Order: sequence, then C-alpha cells, then structure tokens
Amino acid sequence: MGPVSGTQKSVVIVGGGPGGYEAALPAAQLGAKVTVVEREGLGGAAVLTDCVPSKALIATADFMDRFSAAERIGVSFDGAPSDQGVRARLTDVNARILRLARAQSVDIRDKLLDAGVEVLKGAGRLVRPGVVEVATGVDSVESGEEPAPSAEERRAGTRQLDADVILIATGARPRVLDTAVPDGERILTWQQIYALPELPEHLVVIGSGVTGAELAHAYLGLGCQVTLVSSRDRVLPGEDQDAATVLEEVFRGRGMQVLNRSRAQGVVRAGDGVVVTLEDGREVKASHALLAVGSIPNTADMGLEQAGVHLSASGHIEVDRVSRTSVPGIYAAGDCTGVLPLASVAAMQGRIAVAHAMGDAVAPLNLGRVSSNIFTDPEIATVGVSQADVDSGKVDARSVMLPLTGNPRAKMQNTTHGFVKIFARNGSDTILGGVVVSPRASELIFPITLAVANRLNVDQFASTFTVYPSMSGSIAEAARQLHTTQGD
Ligand SMILES: Cc1cc2nc3c(=O)[nH]c(=O)nc-3n(C[C@H](O)[C@H](O)[C@H](O)COP(=O)(O)OP(=O)(O)OC[C@H]3O[C@@H](n4cnc5c(N)ncnc54)[C@H](O)[C@@H]3O)c2cc1C
Ligand SMILES: NC(=O)c1ccc[n+]([C@@H]2O[C@H](COP(=O)([O-])OP(=O)(O)OC[C@H]3O[C@@H](n4cnc5c(N)ncnc54)[C@H](O)[C@@H]3O)[C@@H](O)[C@H]2O)c1
Repeated sequence: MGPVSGTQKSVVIVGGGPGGYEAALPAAQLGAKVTVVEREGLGGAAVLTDCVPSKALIATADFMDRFSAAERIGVSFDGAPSDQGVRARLTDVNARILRLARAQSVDIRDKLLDAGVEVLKGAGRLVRPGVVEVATGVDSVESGEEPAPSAEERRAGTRQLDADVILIATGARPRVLDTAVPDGERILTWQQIYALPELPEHLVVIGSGVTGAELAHAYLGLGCQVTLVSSRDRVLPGEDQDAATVLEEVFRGRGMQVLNRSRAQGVVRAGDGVVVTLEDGREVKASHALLAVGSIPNTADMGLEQAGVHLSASGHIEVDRVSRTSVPGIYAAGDCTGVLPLASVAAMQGRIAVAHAMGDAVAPLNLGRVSSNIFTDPEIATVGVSQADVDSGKVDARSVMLPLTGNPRAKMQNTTHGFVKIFARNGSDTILGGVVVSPRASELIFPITLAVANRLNVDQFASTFTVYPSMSGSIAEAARQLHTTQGD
C-alpha cells in the first residue's frame, strides 16, 4: 500500500470478525488506508469458534440423522453401517471442523491482503479519539507496515496507529457462572467443545436459547444422551412460540430430556462426571455440562469510556442506525453493540459504518428485514415482524399458519413436523414477516425476505409460480389464504 496522501482517509478496525473484516473491504475499495487489528484470527469468533464450527457440527449430526430416518422410508443397509450402528468418531469430526474453520479464516485474510488491507496481529485499545494502540508482541505484521514501527514501539511490543475513522468490532465471549467454572474437559463453553476427545456419554446443556438448542440438537444427533436445562416455560424463549413448541416436541420425541422452568445454580466435577445443581435443589448427574447462558461484550479495558464512548449497563457500545458511537469518528459494529447478535447484522453494521464515514451512499440499518435461522431439525427461520409484535398490538397485522403435513413434497420427504406462517399488514396487505419451520428453512425464508424487503403484497406473492411439488408451494398457499376480497 502506498503512503497516505493528503486526502486519503485512514481507517483502523479493531476486531477481525464479520463486523470488522466485512467493513475493511469496502473501506479499501473506497480508497482508504485500512488496518485491521485482530488478536486471534481473521473471521473472528464467528469463523473460529462460534457460528462456523457449530454449523459444521450440526451438518455432521444431520448426516447421521439421515441413516436413522432411512428405515422409515423403506431403506435398510446390508452389512455396514447399520449392523454395526452409525457412530460419530468425534476426534475426526472435530479435526474436520477445525480444519474447515482455519481454512475459512485464511481465505478471509488472503482476501483482505489482496485488497491492500494491512492486517496487524495484536490487541487494540483506544488511547484517545483518533489513536489506537496495539499490543503486538513480535512478528505481528502480516503485510507491509507503513510507517514501520519505531525502535521504541518494537521494544514495547506496541504500535500506535493514527486514524481518521475507528471501527470497534470486538465481538463478545461466552458468559460463565461463578458457580460453574469451565475446565475445558467436563464443564465446557461452546468454544471448548471442539477439543473433546470423545463423545460425551450424557451431556447437560444449560440454557435453551439459540446456542443451547442448536448444540443440544447436534449432540443428540451425534448419539449422546442429552438433558436440556431451560429456565423458561419452553425452549427458545425469544423466538416464535409456535415454532418453539414444535421443536420441543421433536426434541422430546427423539429422547432428549427437557427440564423446563429449571435454572442451573452451579456445576461441579464429581469423579468421572459432573453434577448440575438446579435452583430448586434437584441434581442432574452427567458426564459433561455445556454452558450456553449468553454472552458478554468485549468492551472492558479498551479505553472506550475514557475516550467518551457511551456504554450501556450491560457493557455494550451504544450506536445509532449508521453505527456511530457517542464520539465523532468512532463507530462500532457487531456483538459488541448488542443490536442483534448475528453475523449478518454485524457485517451490515460494519459496511454501513464505513459507507457513512467515507461519505458514500448509506441506508440506515433496518432490523425489520433481517432474516435468521436456528439450525435444528426442523430448522426455524424468521424474518420481519414477530407474532409477539402482532399479539401486543405493536403492529396491525394478521397471520396465516399452514402446517407442512399437507404439503405433497413434505410427505414424500417424510417431513412430519413444521409449518409456514406469514404476517400481512391489515389494510395494505403488505407482507411484513414470516416464520418457516422445516428442513432447509434457512433457504425457504428467502422468498419471504424478498417480499418483506420489497414491500410485496400477498396477492403479488401468491400469484408468483412455485414448482410442483415443492415446500415453497406452502408459502405461496399461506399468502393466498391471506387474500382479502373487497369489502373484507
Ligand atoms: C454458538 C454460536 C453459533 C452462532 N451461529 C450463528 C449463525 O449460524 N448465524 C449467524 O448469523 N450468527 C451466528 N452466531 C452469532 C455470530 O457468531 C455473531 O453475531 C458474530 O460472531 C458477531 O461478529 P463480530 O464481528 O461482532 O464478533 P466476533 O465474530 O466475535 O469477532 C470479534 C473479533 O474481535 C477480536 N477482538 C476482541 N477484542 C479485541 C481487541 N481488543 N483487539 C483486537 N481484536 C479483538 C476477537 O478476537 C474476535 O476475533 C452464533 C453465535 C454463537 C455463540
Ligand atoms: N443460528 C444462529 O444464527 C445463532 C446461533 C447461536 C446464537 N445466535 C445469536 O446469539 C444470540 C444469543 O443466543 P444464546 O443462546 O447464546 O444466548 P441467550 O442469552 O439468548 O440465551 C441464554 C439462555 O440461557 C438462559 N439461562 C441463563 N442462565 C441460566 C441458568 N443458570 N440456568 C438455565 N438457563 C439459564 C437464559 O434465560 C436464556 O434463555 C441469539 O439471539 C442469536 O442472535 C445465533
């Protein structure tokens, strides 16, 4: 990269996850001198420990599920594998997952380097607005350093970077309980599970949010006995309750023990296993426990408050819809903001920050168009307004929910659980959101997302051809049922 010209802006991004690396590319494209400071590896927790590895683990579990489903559609195996039982070799499974995550991290690094972005390994903190200090250690710079670190900086193992624009995208880390300290062997966070040498015999998953539900599903599919400790009436408390009910029914049907209205008070090691104590005094004995009780933003000891950046009571960085913090020139994106902890939202916030800072055209973040998916079986995909928004009167809309049991393709594929739900605004009939509970719901949600983003009404949606037989036929059918005749 050439020297910074009088008009070339310098952008320093702290954190190389989706909130950071996805912002670096457009910043470079818009002509900025860009440095990404990352202490672990590019791709962030999303690629190295959270999103990517968990989805790869689930893909393995889903693959195994298909063997057990084979009997039900008239398929049996001569000899292996059913005679011997289908079995996951966890060390191989984990090795593949870690390889895959590392390769993706390297791809991202190469893409950034190709775009002329400087990648600096180290931990960044704000010295003051406009200056970031990086604790680098040795051999930290992966691409041409300009200017080269001073002799003093080399000695101190730090570098100071001047920046016209700073983007903080430092993500979050697993919350742990003082009474359940992870040891990486039997009491685990979701970031430690890929080092397990063998499949837990009995895994207690504590917390039934999205992380807990997905990993409970994964280990059940891999062949473990699983107990899910859920603090609320139902699993997935923050999600569509019809969808959560379906998932809990499926979990129980497959042999998972779901303990509702149960909070874990603590976990201790006991011999070759663990004992999980619930707040009401019950005890669950198991071989392993996995904590999935939420996240903590990585915002402490970074000089943020001293620089005037406002944090919320939970430690998240407060941002507006164009990712501005309370200090001009300092932006924030992703899980450290707590806006909506999804990789897709982190990336969008980062891109918006850069567009705003560089004076490019920018559309503020619109959470009403975010689609997301829970990678269980069935998957649960949602977009736009929720049933809770409608029930509370926040949004004047109506909905239709169609079970998939009537769908011909679903019958052929032996899909026994699931539904499609669509929300339409009363009066205009505009599609405002939807829920799909089915295999591959993550793919099926896209037409509804397109409708929400482009404000299509139910008639435009319903009159669009779908393939026969197809799952998407049910989505169009739900829209047809939302049709209103004049005078309705
Ligand atoms: C188990 C699990 C599964 C998930 N699955 C999905 C999914 O399927 N789809 C989805 O959209 N979302 C998923 N998410 C959420 C998604 O992972 C996060 O929303 C996403 O990682 C946020 O990206 P980020 O860039 O804000 O932070 P991160 O990905 O956490 O990256 C932040 C980076 O900043 C670095 N960093 C922190 N402090 C410093 C510092 N001082 N200096 C330098 N570097 C620093 C960290 O090392 C890290 O690499 C999942 C989350 C979990 C926990
Ligand atoms: N597929 C995906 O896109 C995906 C996957 C995982 C996470 N995420 C993102 O991360 C966000 C956070 O999800 P999460 O599940 O990690 O955290 P969460 O905060 O949503 O869920 C944690 C759950 O643990 C419960 N809990 C807390 N303490 C407990 C205790 N002592 N005993 C029993 N239960 C306890 C909480 O009540 C809560 O329901 C999601 O909303 C989503 O945005 C996305």
